[in-house]
Amino acid sequence: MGAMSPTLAADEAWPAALIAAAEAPLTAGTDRYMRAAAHAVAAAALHELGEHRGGAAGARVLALAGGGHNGADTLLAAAALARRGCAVSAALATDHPLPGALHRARAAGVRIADSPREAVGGFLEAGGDLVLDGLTGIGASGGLRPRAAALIAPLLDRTAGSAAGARAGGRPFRVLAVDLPSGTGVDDGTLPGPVLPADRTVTFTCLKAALCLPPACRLAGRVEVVDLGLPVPQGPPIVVRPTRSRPALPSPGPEDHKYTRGVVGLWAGSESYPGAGLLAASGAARAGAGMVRLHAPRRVEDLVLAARPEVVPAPGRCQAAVLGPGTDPADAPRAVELRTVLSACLGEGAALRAGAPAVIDAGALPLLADLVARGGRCGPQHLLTPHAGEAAAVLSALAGAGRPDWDRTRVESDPGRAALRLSELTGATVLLKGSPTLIASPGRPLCSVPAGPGWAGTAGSGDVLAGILGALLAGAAVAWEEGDRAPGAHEVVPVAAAAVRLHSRAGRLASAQGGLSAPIVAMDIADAVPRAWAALLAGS
Ligand SMILES: NC(=O)C1=CN([C@@H]2O[C@H](COP(=O)(O)OP(=O)(O)OC[C@H]3O[C@@H](n4cnc5c(N)ncnc54)[C@H](OP(=O)(O)O)[C@@H]3O)[C@@H](O)[C@H]2O)[C@@H](O)CC1
Ligand SMILES: Nc1ncnc2c1ncn2[C@@H]1O[C@H](COP(=O)(O)OP(=O)(O)O)[C@@H](O)[C@H]1O
Repeated sequence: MGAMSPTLAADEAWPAALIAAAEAPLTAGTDRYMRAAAHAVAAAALHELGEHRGGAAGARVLALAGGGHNGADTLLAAAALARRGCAVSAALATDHPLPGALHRARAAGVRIADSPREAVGGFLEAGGDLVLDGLTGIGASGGLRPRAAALIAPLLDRTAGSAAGARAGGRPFRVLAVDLPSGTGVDDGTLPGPVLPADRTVTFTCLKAALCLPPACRLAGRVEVVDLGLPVPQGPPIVVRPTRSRPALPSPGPEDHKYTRGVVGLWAGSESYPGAGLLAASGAARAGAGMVRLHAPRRVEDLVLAARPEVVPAPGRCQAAVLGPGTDPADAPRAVELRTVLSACLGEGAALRAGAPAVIDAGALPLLADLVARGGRCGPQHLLTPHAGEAAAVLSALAGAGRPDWDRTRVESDPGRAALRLSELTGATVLLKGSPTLIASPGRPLCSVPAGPGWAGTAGSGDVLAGILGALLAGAAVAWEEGDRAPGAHEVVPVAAAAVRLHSRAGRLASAQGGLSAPIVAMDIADAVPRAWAALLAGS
C-alpha cells in the first residue's frame, strides 16, 4: 500500500467485499481502528444528546450490538459514553461478542443485559434518549436474523410509519447507526427486512451503497464519513453521490452567442397538458439555453409565448431535443411527429442530426420503448427521465412476453437495479427520478443525486427538470458537434448530474422560508435556477 493511498472518499461507495479486502492487511491483529471508529461514534452520540436533551450526563443510552466488528465498535463507543456519565445498557444479538470490546464496556460501567429484549423494553419504559445501532455493518448479508430483528421490533413500534416507509421523526429517542443502518442491503440499498431508521449515521472511510441508494438511504438520516486512516478501495466505485464537486456548468465568454450556447428543440405540451410546455420551456430558458425552439399545438404556443416571449415557435437546427413533457399519447398525429424525431435521434431518418442528443420524457417514453423493442438502440447522449411508474412500464415493454415483469412497487423497492437494467436494455443514460434521483449509464457507476425538499415533488416539477436537462445537454453538444463525434457516458453523466443538482438546489432555494421549508409550485423551481446556478458555482 503506497503512502499516498487516500483514506477518505466522502462522495463514493464501493462494494463491502472490496472495502473489507482493502482494510484487512491493516486491521488484522489490532483494535486501533475500532477504537478510532468508536471515538467518532461516541463524539456523534454526544452531539445528538446535546441537541436532544442538552447534555450527556444521566442520559439513557441503549447499545444494540452484534457479533462482528460493527458490534465491537458499538460496545467501545458505549464504554466511552458510560465514562461521560451516561447510563448505558447493551443488548447483544450474539452469544459471541468480540471479547476485548465486551470487557472494556463492562469495565466502563456499561450494563450488559442478561435478557437483551428486556433491556430494550426497559429503555423504552424509562424514556430512553439514544439508541446506538451496531447490530451489523458491512459484514452482513440478507435481512436481520430473528434474534437481531426481535431487538429492533419494539423500537420500531415507537417509530412513525410502516417498517418500509418509516422515518426517524415522531419518536421520543434518537438513533445513531454505526457504519450503516443494520438490516439494509449493504451493496444495493434494498430493504430485505425490518430496519430501525436512524437520525444520523457515522460511516467509515467511504460511503456504502446502502447510504446512497433508495429505499435504504432514506433511513440513514444525516450521514457523516469519518477518516480512520484505512485505505479507500482501488478501482471504480459502484455508486457516486456528487455533493461536493463543482458541477459541470458552462460559463460563456465574450466570443459566445446564442448558437454556441446551444439551441434546445422542445416538443412538449398538448391540449390536455398545455402547462408542461411552459414549464419545460422555462426550465430550459432559465438554465442558459441559447434559444428554445418550440414545437407544440397552437394553444401551447400561445400560452408559452405570453409568458416567455424569448421562445421561438419555429423549426430550425437544434443541438438537443426535449421530447415528451405533457404530450398526449392519444393525439395520433403528434405521436407520429414525436416518433419521427425520436427515430432521427436514434440515427434512423433525417428529421434531426443522426444521433442527436435528446431528453426523452413522459409521453415520449412509450414511443422509445417501441423503437427499442423493434431493434433501435440509444446512445449515452439519450437521456431517459422516467419516474418509477414510467420506468416499470418501459422495462415491462422491453422484457418481452412471458418474462418476469417489473411493476412500480418492484422499481421502488430496487431502483438501482431498475435504472441499471433500463440503461442496459436501451443503451441510454437513465435518470430514474425521485428522492434521490439515480443516473445509470453504460459502463458507469450509478450516480445518486440528492433531491430537494419533499415540496419539490409537485406537478410539473419533472417538466422543469426536462427543460434544464435540455439546456445543459444542448450546451455540451455544441462541442460534440464541432468534433463530429458522439459523446461517451463519462461526458454525459456529469452533465445530467449537474442538471439534477441544479433542479434540487433550485427546489431548496425556492422552498426556503426563514430557515424552514414551505410549499412551492413547479414554476418556482424554474425561477430559482439562476440562484441555484450561482450557489453551485460558488461551491456553497
Ligand atoms: N475490522 C476492523 O478493525 C474494523 C471494522 N470496522 C467495522 O466493522 C464492520 C465490519 O465488521 P465485520 O466484518 O465483523 O462484520 P459486521 O458487519 O460486524 O457483521 C458481521 C456479524 O453480523 C452477523 N450477521 C451477518 N449477517 C447478519 C444478519 N443478516 N442478521 C444478523 N446478524 C448478521 C455475523 O454473524 P455470523 O455470520 O458470523 O454468524 C457477524 O457476527 C464495519 O461495518 C465497521 O463498522 C470499523 O470499525 C473499522 C475497523
Ligand atoms: N419526495 C421528493 N422530494 C424531492 N423531489 C422529489 C420528490 N419526489 C419527486 N421529486 C422530484 O420531482 C420531480 C417529479 O417529476 P415527475 O414525476 O415527472 O413530475 P411531473 O410529470 O408532474 O412533471 C422529479 O424531478 C423528482 O426527482
